[in-house]
Amino acid sequence: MLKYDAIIIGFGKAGKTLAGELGNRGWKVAMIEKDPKMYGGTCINIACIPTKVLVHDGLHNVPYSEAINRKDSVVEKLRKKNYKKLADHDNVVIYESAAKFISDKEVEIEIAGKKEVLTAEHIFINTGAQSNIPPLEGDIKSDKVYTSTTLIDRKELPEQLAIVGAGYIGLEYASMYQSYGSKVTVISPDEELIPQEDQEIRTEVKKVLEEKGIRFILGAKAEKIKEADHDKVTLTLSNEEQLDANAVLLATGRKPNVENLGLENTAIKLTEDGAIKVDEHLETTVGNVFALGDVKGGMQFTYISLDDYRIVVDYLFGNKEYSLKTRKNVPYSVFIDPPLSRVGLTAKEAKEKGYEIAEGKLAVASHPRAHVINDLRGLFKVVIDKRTNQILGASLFGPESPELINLVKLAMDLEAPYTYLRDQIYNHPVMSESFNNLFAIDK
Ligand SMILES: Cc1cc2nc3c(=O)[nH]c(=O)nc-3n(C[C@H](O)[C@H](O)[C@H](O)COP(=O)(O)OP(=O)(O)OC[C@H]3O[C@@H](n4cnc5c(N)ncnc54)[C@H](O)[C@@H]3O)c2cc1C
Ligand SMILES: NC(=O)c1ccc[n+]([C@@H]2O[C@H](COP(=O)([O-])OP(=O)(O)OC[C@H]3O[C@@H](n4cnc5c(N)ncnc54)[C@H](O)[C@@H]3O)[C@@H](O)[C@H]2O)c1
Repeated sequence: MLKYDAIIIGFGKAGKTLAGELGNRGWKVAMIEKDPKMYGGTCINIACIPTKVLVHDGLHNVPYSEAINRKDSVVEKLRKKNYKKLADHDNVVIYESAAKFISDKEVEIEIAGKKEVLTAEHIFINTGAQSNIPPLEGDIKSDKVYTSTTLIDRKELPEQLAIVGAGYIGLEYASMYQSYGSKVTVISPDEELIPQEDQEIRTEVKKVLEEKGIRFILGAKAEKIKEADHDKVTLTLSNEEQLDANAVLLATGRKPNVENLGLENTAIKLTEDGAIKVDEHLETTVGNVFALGDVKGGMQFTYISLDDYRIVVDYLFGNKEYSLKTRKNVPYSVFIDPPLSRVGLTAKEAKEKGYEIAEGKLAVASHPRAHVINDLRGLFKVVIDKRTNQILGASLFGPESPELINLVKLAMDLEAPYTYLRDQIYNHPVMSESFNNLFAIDK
């Protein structure tokens, strides 16, 4: 049995950052990653980075096959860099194997056909999530059926792409593949697109995506897939419509990676959603075993995984004050064209929580920067608390919103009154100066 100070399972954002930190503090660390193509984790290999390279190149008229090649080379570079950072660390040993718990503090791995048991007082689970496969009848195993991981490895642009699911992945891929010239149809059982977003914003998003040529079939389920000919499948929907496609993307959520992890051999418990159950410091139901990132459920973002690392470091070496309970506002962006960014509450959510609110609203077209960059699409909305003057939320659908939203998040975290963003001197002509008008709210 090999003894370490810490075992980290999964080379994701939290895991790799923690491995370096613990190693720097003199801990002997075992990092276990099952897939050599995943060194550095989901984000750099199959998710955020490759998809955003493709989003970028699609908007700059790069042909699809060239963009796929560039995406591959960016990923390769980042993967090597991530691997080297830990491989060169004197206190970190990398094992290429699937990890399986055989007891609360013992993990089995297999190297070159030989089983080995590792043990440590501290174990960190950072195994991420995987695509949900919806229960479709028929030829679900067809090579024309893809997940977000496999579609971006396809070298040839699908002429017709059908996307099942209209969440973050569904919309980002719809916008991205449409920009390369695919004819895209998005199918969702929900009657409305992105129902969690502000009503006016989601109407605007749908309008802009439809104007780009994306077709939405809402309120219908994809039920059956059938191979049609050598390069096509036919999807049958619950409304009896039939749809031909060269490729079908299943984008119906991602579930925590707990399969084959041997959790049944431990006292680690799962939530009802199948995620690893943790307390506010991310400790599981076994002392000194922690779960970080997508595998512990909740919001699935790289920066949440990084922030989980901060919580654990504060718990181990700090004053234990930073936790899921003290985490502040979390912004997010959906990288459609133009992007949608959000932080905090919508007006509806704020009213439901009992706030007396006022709203600010601005069409992107009314702002000089929009004319400079020749992109007038979109709508910005903000919600404030009438009583305290604090900002409760922002929904920014328009160019440059992924950068702008962090300004609003900062003001919210600092509990600044909305007038702070309204009366700020901004440089010109930039998008953030739109806050002079967006926050000019009539109370
Ligand atoms: C298409 C797509 C686009 C996305 N875009 C964005 C974006 O733009 N911005 C953003 O913030 N987030 C984005 N996300 C979400 C983001 O990628 C994830 O939230 C994040 O990568 C999760 O990181 P993690 O630390 O939980 O673990 P991961 O990075 O998922 O790492 C888990 C690792 O554990 C390994 N592993 C699993 N089981 C075992 C085992 N038993 N033994 C050993 N190793 C194991 C896996 O191989 C993997 O390398 C996107 C996701 C997808 C799918
Ligand atoms: N820009 C970003 O930060 C970014 C980009 C992509 C993904 N992500 C992360 O990845 C996660 C997963 O993304 P996602 O889009 O797969 O999940 P999601 O939860 O955002 O959306 C899933 C969609 O699939 C639909 N759905 C569920 N079951 C279905 C079925 N059987 N048939 C048809 N539709 C069905 C749901 O109604 C929902 O609209 C997100 O939660 C997000 O955190 C982030």
